[in-house]
Amino acid sequence: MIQLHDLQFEPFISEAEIEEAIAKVASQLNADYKDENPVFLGVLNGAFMFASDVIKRFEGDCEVSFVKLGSYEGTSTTGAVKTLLGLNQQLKERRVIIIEDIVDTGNTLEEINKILKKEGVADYQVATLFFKPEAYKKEFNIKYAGLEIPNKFIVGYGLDYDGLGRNLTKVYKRKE
Ligand SMILES: O=P(O)(O)OC[C@H]1O[C@H](OP(=O)(O)OP(=O)(O)O)[C@H](O)[C@@H]1O
Ligand SMILES: Nc1nc2[nH]cnc2c(=O)[nH]1
Repeated sequence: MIQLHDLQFEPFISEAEIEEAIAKVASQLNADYKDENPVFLGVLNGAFMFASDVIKRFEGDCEVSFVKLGSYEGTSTTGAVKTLLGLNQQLKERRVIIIEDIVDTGNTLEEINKILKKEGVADYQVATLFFKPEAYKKEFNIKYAGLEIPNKFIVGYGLDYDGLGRNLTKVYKRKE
């Protein structure tokens, strides 16, 4: 059990399970994009760790870029996604892979969809380490998902509770 601010969290996903999920997504991305020179577009802050680990395993040429969006306060979404740092690279006619730590309601993705449509990208897909199918309310297909998880609040491996927990190498869930 660990404590972050006022909440307790219990172990939920081990390092080995995380490794396996990363390897699965990396092998799918290698199969689909190895000769495509894609742009990996990481969504800060949460995706920094997954982006690093999955992109390291990519075997072709690629470029890496980041945007910073935020909508979570405490343990729930505010529903309003703020763009805190926008795109700083031309993506016209490029194949883009959005790199997310987690897809939950899909609100963040919807905001990125808007950004990418304006850019005139060739196409884009999402690669996320964690996916909550019960919470996801949008149409866009999540093509690459490392692990499907229940609708619980988690921390670790990039994910925070009010700023804490991003450095944890395992994933924990809120104690009920
Ligand atoms: O599908 P959604 O309900 O939109 O949730 C997913 C988003 O929530 C988290 O970001 P957050 O807003 O907590 O910002 P952070 O990455 O800086 O922690 C996570 O990194 C995803 O980007
Ligand atoms: N830390 C954290 N951020 C999230 N953003 C969307 N879902 C989650 C979650 O379960 N945990």
